[in-house]
Parts: sequence; C-alpha cells; structure tokens
Amino acid sequence: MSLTRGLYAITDSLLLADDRLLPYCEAVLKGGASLLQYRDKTRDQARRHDEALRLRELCERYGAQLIINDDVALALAVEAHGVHLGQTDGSLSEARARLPQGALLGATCHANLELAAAAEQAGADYLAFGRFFLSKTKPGAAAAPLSILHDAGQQSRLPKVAIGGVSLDNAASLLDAGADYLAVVNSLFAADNAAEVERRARAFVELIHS
Ligand SMILES: Cc1ncc(COP(=O)(O)OP(=O)(O)O)c(N)n1
Ligand SMILES: Cc1nc(C(=O)O)sc1CCOP(=O)(O)O
Ligand SMILES: [Mg+2]
Repeated sequence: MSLTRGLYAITDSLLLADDRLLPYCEAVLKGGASLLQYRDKTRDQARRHDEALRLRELCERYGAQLIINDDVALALAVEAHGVHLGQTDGSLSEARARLPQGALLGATCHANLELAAAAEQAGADYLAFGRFFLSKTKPGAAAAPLSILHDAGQQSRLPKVAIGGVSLDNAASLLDAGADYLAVVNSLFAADNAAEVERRARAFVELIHS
C-alpha cells in the first residue's frame, strides 16, 4: 500500500494503560486512521512483542498499517508494516537494508531540511516534522515552524508527517501548510472511553479529506 494522506495515530503507554491499548486502538482504526505507530519506551520485551503482534492483527483487520517506533528487530519479529526512526535510533540505511521490500521506513527530521534530504537518500518513505504545537506527550520537543512543511515540499515529493500538539483545533493549519499525515497522540487517546476516541479519529479524518 502506498502512502497518500491520512491520520497517523501513535500509542502512549500511560494513556493506554489498564487494558485500554487494544480497545482504544481498535476505536482509532474504526474512526479511519490509516497508520498506527506502536510507541512503547519500556524494556519489557515479552509484553512489547505480544502487544505489537496484537496491534498488527488489528491493523490488518482494518486495512491499516502498523509502524513500530525505534525498534527494527521488533518490527521484523511481528512482521509489522514498517518502522519509525529518530535521529538517535540508528542508521536509516541499515534499517532499510534489514526491512523486507515494501516495508515502510519513517524518519524524524525535526525542522531540518538537511536531515530530510539525508533521510530520503537513505530510503525513507515519509518525513516527519515537528513539533508544531506544545506537546503534552513530549513537552521538551523543539519547536518547528509551519513553513518547514512548505519548504520540505519544495525539496521532496515524499509524504510529510506533522507531529507535536496536533489537535482538531490546529489540524487545518497543518494541512494548509502542506502536511500529508497528522501524527497524533494526546488529542486522540486522552479520552474517557473508546467511543470518544473513535469520534475524534473520525473528525480528524474528515478534516484531512475535506
Ligand atoms: C511520526 C513520528 N514522528 C516523529 C516521531 C519522533 O521520533 P523520535 O525523535 O525518535 O522520538 P521518539 O518518538 O522515539 O521519542 C515519532 N515517533 N513518530
Ligand atoms: C513522539 C513525538 N515526537 C515529536 C517530535 O517533535 O518529534 S512530538 C511527539 C509527541 C506527539 O504527541 P502529541 O500528539 O500528544 O503532542
Ligand atoms: Mg525514536
């Protein structure tokens, strides 16, 4: 499946604790998210493997793609659809070489066009820029101007992912600036129940395709 535009939901271990991971992820997929990233910073390899496997099955049921954050080995072990790597997560070229053909490789580029060019050269399938707004999930993330989305579009034809504090209130500004995918944690998953997660996902998807 090739990348076009859509909602990119990212999991969070705190927001999705207490058995919320699977029902909330199913809700986000029912709402129309096309990419789901498993982002878990713990070292509990057995649980990570089990959760990633369940999420891969869930994504397949809904025609979405599971991306594993940081961990190429886990992505290979559960036959995920791809991996997302940041600037300190290892070599993109090596990850590209290890992944099967057709697997997605995403790269964090912050607000830096040189990082974006290097990621494309290394074989990335999408370029992630941010953070655009204050992020409750990652409060220390460095700010990026909206203009980086336009500038990246001048340099590359790869899909551009916008991340960091993305909400239903600011989504339109990111889309207008050139974002192809909106990557969202808190504004999707900080919800009281799965029905609310689905409603929010649907609202993002409608905005993206309007
Ligand atoms: C879609 C997307 N964009 C950016 C990031 C951030 O990656 P990274 O800089 O490696 O930070 P961590 O997420 O690993 O804390 C991402 N995960 N996904
Ligand atoms: C994981 C991550 N990376 C960022 C970056 O700027 O690279 S911002 C971020 C957190 C995104 O969560 P929320 O939607 O809750 O702000
Ligand atoms: Mg990372």
